[in-house]
Amino acid sequence: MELLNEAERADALDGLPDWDHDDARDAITRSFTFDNFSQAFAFMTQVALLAEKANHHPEWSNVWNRVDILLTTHDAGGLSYRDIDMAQAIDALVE
Ligand SMILES: C[C@H](O)[C@H](O)[C@H]1CNC2=NC(N)=NC(=O)C2=N1
Repeated sequence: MELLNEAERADALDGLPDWDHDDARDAITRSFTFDNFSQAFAFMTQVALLAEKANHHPEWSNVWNRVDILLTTHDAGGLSYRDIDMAQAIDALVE
């Protein structure tokens, strides 16, 4: 998968209003807050299974009920459609 160009990136981000673009990393980020740690970890478990299925893994951190996710394609050195597809799949878990 190759890097998104400017137009592709702008278009993809339009479809992901809850995600921010990290210019320095050419990545997308979103924070999730849950009622408690168990809910947060259950979400992380679901994301982990998606990541394994897609062979596309997040850079993420968890503090109690909060999960911060960053998506970028290491093999491409920036944003690819693998990140966009993963973000859409993650959004579907909480929508
Ligand atoms: C060898 C393995 O298939 C690759 O390293 C996969 C694993 N998961 C990955 N995850 C992400 N975010 N980017 C990658 O380029 C990537 N590559």
